[in-house]
Amino acid sequence: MARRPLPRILTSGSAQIARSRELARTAADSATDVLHPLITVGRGLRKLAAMARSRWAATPKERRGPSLFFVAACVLVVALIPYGPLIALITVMAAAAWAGRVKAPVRTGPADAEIARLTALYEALVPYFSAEGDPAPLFAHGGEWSKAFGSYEFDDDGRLTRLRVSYPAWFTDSEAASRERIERLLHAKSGRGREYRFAWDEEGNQLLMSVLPALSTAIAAQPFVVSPGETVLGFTDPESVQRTVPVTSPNGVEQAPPVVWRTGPRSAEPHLLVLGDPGSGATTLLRSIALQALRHGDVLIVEGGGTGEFACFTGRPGVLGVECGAAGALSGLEWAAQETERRLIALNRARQAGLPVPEDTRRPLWILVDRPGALGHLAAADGHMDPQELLRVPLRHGRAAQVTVVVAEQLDAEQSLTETVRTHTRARVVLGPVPFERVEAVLGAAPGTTAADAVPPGRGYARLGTGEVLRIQVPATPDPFDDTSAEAHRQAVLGLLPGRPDEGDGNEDAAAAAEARPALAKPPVAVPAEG
Ligand SMILES: Nc1ncnc2c1ncn2[C@@H]1O[C@H](COP(=O)(O)OP(=O)(O)OP(=O)(O)O)[C@@H](O)[C@H]1O
Repeated sequence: MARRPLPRILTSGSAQIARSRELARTAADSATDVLHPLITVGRGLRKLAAMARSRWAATPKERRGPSLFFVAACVLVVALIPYGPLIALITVMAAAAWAGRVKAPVRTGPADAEIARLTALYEALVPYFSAEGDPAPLFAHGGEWSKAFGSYEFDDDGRLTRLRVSYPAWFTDSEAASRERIERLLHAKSGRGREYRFAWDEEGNQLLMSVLPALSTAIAAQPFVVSPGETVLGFTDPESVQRTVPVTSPNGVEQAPPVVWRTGPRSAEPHLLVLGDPGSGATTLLRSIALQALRHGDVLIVEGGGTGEFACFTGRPGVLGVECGAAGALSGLEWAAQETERRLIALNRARQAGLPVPEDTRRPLWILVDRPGALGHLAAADGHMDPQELLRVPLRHGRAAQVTVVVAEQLDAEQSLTETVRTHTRARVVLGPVPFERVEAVLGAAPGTTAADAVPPGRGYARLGTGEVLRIQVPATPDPFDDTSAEAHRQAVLGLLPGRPDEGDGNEDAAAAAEARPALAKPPVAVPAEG
């Protein structure tokens, strides 16, 4: 049934009332705006008066007389000095305005949405952290989350970034499976798509979950401030390493925490293996290492991919060769093996004669081999030995002779690496979105963080010997002839390359060293693989 309209007199009357109300509200708002300073001063005067009253009440009786006398003297002085009353009036008004201002309420404790998140997280943890018969349960359905969560932080989107959880002492925190269950739950409930670190304090029965910010991709190749014998592999989290180095990035000069790899006779992990998915940045890391190595040593580059990604190094002082084919690689690596032996013999003779280390064994020699698997395949097709066999001497004995080997290979060709390469490369880097089981298999330990959903090129994990697994971002070091890379990064690489002798600014010593490598007429023939 249709509703009957109200009588005209009633509808027009209510409209009039609403209009009058609106007018009254506007007038009140305007009056409040105009009178706001007076209201503030009035409120302040009331507060000052209340303060004076309470002070007067708190003053002991015997001190009231002198106090009154002091105040009266002040009033008299003010009344007598020129403009005294006016200054006193302005001062009192200013003090009243200050005392009467409305202070913005300071929020303490979490907001409602944050409380809801913490409560949900607490409830989700109850099945894992509660047990029947526990006389004082820390976790119980409908219980107090504030007792279990010692501290917490949220980001601007209201997502948890840090949470400290206290858990019962009976929880089996030393068992990987128990920990993993809790970590998986917290990861899921706190928001996927971010990397988390879980730090278990087994003595204190506390778990600290923190969200890791993405590692900076803004750092490009540049002369890093490190000692000779140190190479920056990339940059990591500030809390994971003890030191920082100044770096220049688009944000200016900043301190960044480097992953520093030490090589040479005292290094515990003198050779490096880099594994990664295709396009993950393994070649870029080798290029970055080559640029740093050229500051103090000579470099021999063997490129199995055959894509010419090291062409910019050809003919540079200190670069002993950039070999792309199987024949060139075999001859270059055979020379490197012989050079390692020559250095070892010279070192041995010097030691026996009680002489210092000979000058011609001191300059570091770097052997960088990118994708030896592909090269081995080509060499086998031509009936030659696997070039990796020639790495045996530098890998086994290179440390004492200042010879460092770096091998980079794609993960799916990992099986093509010889046992010698696997055994003697104790510094490891894995790049790309690699499943954690593979990362653990390569590094010998799992990262203490959760996996990232998407990783930029050059992002991965590094482990030096038996050290901690570190997140790493390799500095952008593109092939300067690759037009698809950022111009600034390409120029940075060109700026770091030593000038060619024919360009007039070459380093004569290094050029002489390059000429010292005799080219082998014929590549060596196949020998039985290492058993
Ligand atoms: N650290 C980095 N910062 C910025 N860009 C990078 C980084 N590492 C690699 N890239 C870019 O990613 C692309 C692939 O890099 P790179 O050739 O080094 O990978 P790769 O693992 O050697 O792959 P492939 O074996 O297929 O050649 C290049 O365009 C390179 O410029």
